[in-house]
Amino acid sequence: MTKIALTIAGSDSGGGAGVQADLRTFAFHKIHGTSAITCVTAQNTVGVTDVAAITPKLVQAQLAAIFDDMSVDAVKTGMLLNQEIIEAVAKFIRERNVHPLVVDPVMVSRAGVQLIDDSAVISLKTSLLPQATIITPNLYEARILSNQEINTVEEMKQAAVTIQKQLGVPVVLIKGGGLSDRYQSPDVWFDGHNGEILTGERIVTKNTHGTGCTLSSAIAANLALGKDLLTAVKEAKHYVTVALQNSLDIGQGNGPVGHFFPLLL
Ligand SMILES: Nc1ncnc2c1ncn2[C@@H]1O[C@H](COP(=O)(O)OP(=O)(O)O)[C@@H](O)[C@H]1O
Ligand SMILES: Cc1ncc(COP(=O)(O)O)c(N)n1
Repeated sequence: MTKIALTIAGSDSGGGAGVQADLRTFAFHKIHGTSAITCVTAQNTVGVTDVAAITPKLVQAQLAAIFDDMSVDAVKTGMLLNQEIIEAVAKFIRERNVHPLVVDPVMVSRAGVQLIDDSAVISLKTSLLPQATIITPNLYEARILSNQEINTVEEMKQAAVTIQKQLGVPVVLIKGGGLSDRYQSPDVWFDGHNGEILTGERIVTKNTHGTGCTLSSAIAANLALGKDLLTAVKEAKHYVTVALQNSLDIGQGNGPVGHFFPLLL
């Protein structure tokens, strides 16, 4: 039977991250991708030059149109931009008991660009993150969520425990793309009992745009396919590594990860 996944995220005009990366990742996994767009960014490989929010009413209407008609197997959230959109999304998720839910708490991009309003961080913490099956902060976001400095794997482990306990999220996965390790790009998993370091070879490339979006949508795709959470995460990490090996040297800044490689699934 056809599996269906949903991304609730922003549009990236350059096509490397956001909804564009998510739908491409779903397609690669042979899953029908649906989308509720939260904002439109004017963006390329160099940066974001403008952004406009979709009204919370229209975000909610997109979600209702999808859920009133289809049976959605897994959902991911990405860039939610502001407090009003986060509250609308969180309310819908609560009322419709939406799960499994992968929350990529997009606040700061890999390049250090702030992607949501300051006031939105509080809503994210209190309304949305506690409803997640798993959250996938990068190093910047994990610093904001844990109030801790994070520069090493040991500090990633401590922060994952802090975030898991304080926010009541079942599983925290802190992504290590931003570490200064030359050979490895480890992600740290903590589920309240067990901690695991998911190792992965570091791919030497400047073309890393869309890694976080691709990881969270590949996790959602694997969950839609019925895989258990840890397997879904490990396979998603492998997918991102291969996508980085096939990244595209386009544009003048950080090009996007590539999705054009032979089917391994
Ligand atoms: N150069 C790299 N080589 C291998 N894996 C990487 C590299 N950069 C990022 N990753 C992986 O990509 C995923 C996304 O991480 P990260 O880039 O830190 O997130 P974000 O895009 O949200 O800032 C993680 O699994 C991380 O380990
Ligand atoms: C619309 C949008 N959503 C998310 C990101 C983060 O991208 P990355 O996966 O590189 O952290 C982005 N740059 N733009």
